[in-house]
Amino acid sequence: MIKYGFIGTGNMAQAMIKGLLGKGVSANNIAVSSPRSAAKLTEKWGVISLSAQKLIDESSLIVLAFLPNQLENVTAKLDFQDKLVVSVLAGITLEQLISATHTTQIVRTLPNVNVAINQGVTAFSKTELTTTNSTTFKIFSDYLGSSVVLAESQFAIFSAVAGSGPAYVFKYIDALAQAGIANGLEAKLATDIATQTVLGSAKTLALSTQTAKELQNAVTSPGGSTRAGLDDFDTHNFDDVIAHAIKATVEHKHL
Ligand SMILES: NC(=O)C1=CN([C@@H]2O[C@H](COP(=O)(O)OP(=O)(O)OC[C@H]3O[C@@H](n4cnc5c(N)ncnc54)[C@H](O)[C@@H]3O)[C@@H](O)[C@H]2O)C=CC1
Ligand SMILES: O=C(O)[C@@H]1CCC=N1
Repeated sequence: MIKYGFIGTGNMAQAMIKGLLGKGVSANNIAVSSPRSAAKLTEKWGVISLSAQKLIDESSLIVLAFLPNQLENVTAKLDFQDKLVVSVLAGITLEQLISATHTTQIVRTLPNVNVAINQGVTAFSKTELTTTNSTTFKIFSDYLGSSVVLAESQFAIFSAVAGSGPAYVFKYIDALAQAGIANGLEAKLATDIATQTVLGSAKTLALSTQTAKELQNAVTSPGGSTRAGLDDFDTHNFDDVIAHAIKATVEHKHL
């Protein structure tokens, strides 16, 4: 049986572990290593807590899930034995990963938090993997949602749209709910309505043959209230606000 090992047990690692457990991967086949929080995950999910080196020795796929600026520090004393290494470290290239781990079997990925419910979209770029490692990675990424092969030069924009994207969607939902509250809706009801509206709209778009722009028109009755709202978005340069935030995200230097 394949064992998945996570070095680093923060938000991203926990989202991935939740996704694996949700697909029926046994907690006995998930190992975690972290100076502080690994023991808590053993308590919470029954996953196995190991030292980083023992985790590498015993795992078939090792996920690097600590912060990008910890790469050198965490890997310095570890022997990866040419095991399959999957990095989620934003901004860290395959070349940097090879140099830090001294392995040839590496996949650079950029997932998002929706992997926790097996609805993630993950970009990946890899070195030439053995057939066994290719299969192992495919099984792993399929558990987490959909995935796309991406040139490393496009990881920064992917990270902004898909990796940070959930935060921006949560921000929009919160703003929609707050506007509802400001206009008299009870707080929980406002949040529930805003959440279901975004969920339903995303599903409608995903299942539709129409574009997002065309679907906007379908909501906008002639002479109706939606036109007033959309015009106000335009007056306040809503699209520019989004484009500006994505640019700031892309231009952020992780190290
Ligand atoms: N949070 C997200 O939605 C996404 C995060 N990522 C990447 O995931 C990685 C982790 O980010 P988050 O989970 O958000 O941060 P976080 O702050 O929640 O987790 C960082 C974790 O690093 C671990 N750590 C710290 N020192 C360590 C050491 N010496 N040895 C082993 N582990 C150590 C700890 O377990 C800590 O919980 C980052 O590289 C980030 O770029 C990538 C895509 C999305
Ligand atoms: O905030 C970050 O740096 C990471 C990368 C994409 C989402 N979270």
